[in-house]
Amino acid sequence: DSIPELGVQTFHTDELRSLMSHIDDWGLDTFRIEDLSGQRPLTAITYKIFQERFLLRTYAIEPHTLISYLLTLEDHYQQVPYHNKAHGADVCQSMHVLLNASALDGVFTELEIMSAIFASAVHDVDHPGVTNQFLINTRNDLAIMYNDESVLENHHLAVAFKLLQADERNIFSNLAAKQIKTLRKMVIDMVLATDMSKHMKLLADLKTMVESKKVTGNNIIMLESYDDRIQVLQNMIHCADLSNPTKPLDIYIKWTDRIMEEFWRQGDKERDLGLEISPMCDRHVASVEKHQVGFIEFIVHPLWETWADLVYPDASAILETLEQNRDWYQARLSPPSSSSSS
Ligand SMILES: COc1ccc(-c2ccn(CCC(=O)N3CCOCC3)n2)cc1OC1CCCC1
Ligand SMILES: [Mg+2]
Ligand SMILES: [Zn+2]
Repeated sequence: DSIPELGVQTFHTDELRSLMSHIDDWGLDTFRIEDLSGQRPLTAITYKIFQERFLLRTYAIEPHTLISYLLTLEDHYQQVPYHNKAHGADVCQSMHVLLNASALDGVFTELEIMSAIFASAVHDVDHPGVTNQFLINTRNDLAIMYNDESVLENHHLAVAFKLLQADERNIFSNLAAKQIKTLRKMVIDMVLATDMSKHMKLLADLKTMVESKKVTGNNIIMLESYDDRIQVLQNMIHCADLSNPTKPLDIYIKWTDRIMEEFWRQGDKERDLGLEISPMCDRHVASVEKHQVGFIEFIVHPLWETWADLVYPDASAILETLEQNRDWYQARLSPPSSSSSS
């Protein structure tokens, strides 16, 4: 049976094709793609990126095999409010754009690029919609399996690679053994770096790299060692994972609604279990704007400001949107002024 042009069955071929022509743009509306692709945003977006980067040709990947892997991967994302297939698709497309920074032109190999796209697509597969701490506190089987260390991130990786074991889904079957070994190591290193507990170390190392940044004549970053190369890719996927506040405001607000609903459902579980309700997880004590301002101030802006330095000036517009979005949430925070402002 032949594969549809866009990889997925859709009644909106023209509109979906038109949207997908903006695959290289920051702020692509993943929600719209979810609706137009028959609820297959991850398959549609990842398939388009693999095609656009000629990865099927370079690595002799059978289109049927890629579609089969992507559809199964997508089906293994759980239907939770935030960490669902739309988030996986969003981080994958965001990573694709970040890889296109001109300061990184020709820096990464095809294999590193495919590893980064694959890592982004799989990075939250089978996410149960609760945090590592919740799984640890409730002695969940996953916490027992992974000894409380990056529990979710280890699980996402195990699921992603297990799905590859079926011949009809093994998209890397034509890679050399050494290439598979390298890809597997890089994907593991990238997905493990999406654990928030690694944030401070990642950012500190990125700052050190920026301070000692070496560039070629035309401002292209030079990365000699594996450690330097993987460090940039780890920060890149971490930026993509924390990119919601850098997107157009209407899209950012939708992601905020989703993460809050997911946090509040965890809080509901904690309340029912008689556990202390985690920070920001009590729907009866909600200060959504305050938490977003804090999230941007203490986590997102410091990270993106450093990333923007590394790839200067490629991420300057993204940083600008982030600051505008912070100001918007900030403005909704301050109590109405005493003077009659109307
Ligand atoms: C649009 O809002 C958010 C979008 C993304 C995040 C976020 C934080 C860390 N990650 C990376 C994955 C991770 O490590 N997590 C998943 C979230 O829970 C903590 C462990 N993702 C948080 C967001 O808002 C939070 C709720 C109010 C302030 C913070
Ligand atoms: Mg995650
Ligand atoms: Zn994520």
